[in-house]
Amino acid sequence: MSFPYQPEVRVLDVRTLSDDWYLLKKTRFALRRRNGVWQEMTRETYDRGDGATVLLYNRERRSVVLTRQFRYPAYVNGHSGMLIEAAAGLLDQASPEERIRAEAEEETGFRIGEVTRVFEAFMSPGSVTERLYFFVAPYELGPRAHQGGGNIDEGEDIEVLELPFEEACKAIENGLIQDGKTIMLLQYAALHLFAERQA
Ligand SMILES: Nc1nc2c(ncn2[C@@H]2O[C@H](COP(=O)(O)OP(=O)(O)O[C@H]3O[C@H](CO)[C@@H](O)[C@H](O)[C@@H]3O)[C@@H](O)[C@H]2O)c(=O)[nH]1
Ligand SMILES: [Mg+2]
Repeated sequence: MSFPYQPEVRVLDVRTLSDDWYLLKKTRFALRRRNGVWQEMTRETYDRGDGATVLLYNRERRSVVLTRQFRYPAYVNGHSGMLIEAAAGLLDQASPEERIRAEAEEETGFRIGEVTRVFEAFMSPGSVTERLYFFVAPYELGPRAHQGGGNIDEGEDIEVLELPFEEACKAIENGLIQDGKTIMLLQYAALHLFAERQA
């Protein structure tokens, strides 16, 4: 696909609204519209860096490993807060491959070898700058490095769930799984990792 229109942007003013744990800015800029006319607008951007996520899967067992943890932003929006998610973490300047291997082990206790990068996505491009890198990785049941759980000092208290793949897919339909990255990875797995038994 090729697109004749490419945006031209002139940043006019940047204001930091909050610079605490992450960075919230308000920017006034001019954008050259498709008809050539320049238009000024302001947008807020929430910058928490980039992230990575991985679905651990085992073809023989037809199972996946997910996590369950409290997410305050979901809680304040009417959810119990306990979200079921693929292991994930922010990059903190490391490469996505390097970071996701460490993060998966920290959160689940499973040591993973080879990871496959499957796609990348902006999860909330209207306001959040984050680019999320998606991976899948086989896991073995063998001896685990530890029981997982995440970093206690950062307030993490992560349950590790090993689920039959079909049960995880049903959990999307019945609303038990409501995390975007996790839904995307499970659907990727249905298409590419566990495709043989699907109708
Ligand atoms: N003190 C404090 N701690 C915070 C704050 N916001 C986040 N944290 C802590 O910062 C740590 C970040 O943990 P990671 O495992 O690196 O990131 P994540 O929150 O799991 O992020 C992953 O999931 C997100 C949601 O789907 C993704 O947006 C992100 O890319 C990544 O994949 C967690 O311990 C979290 O509690 C805050 O405002 N204040
Ligand atoms: Mg995490």
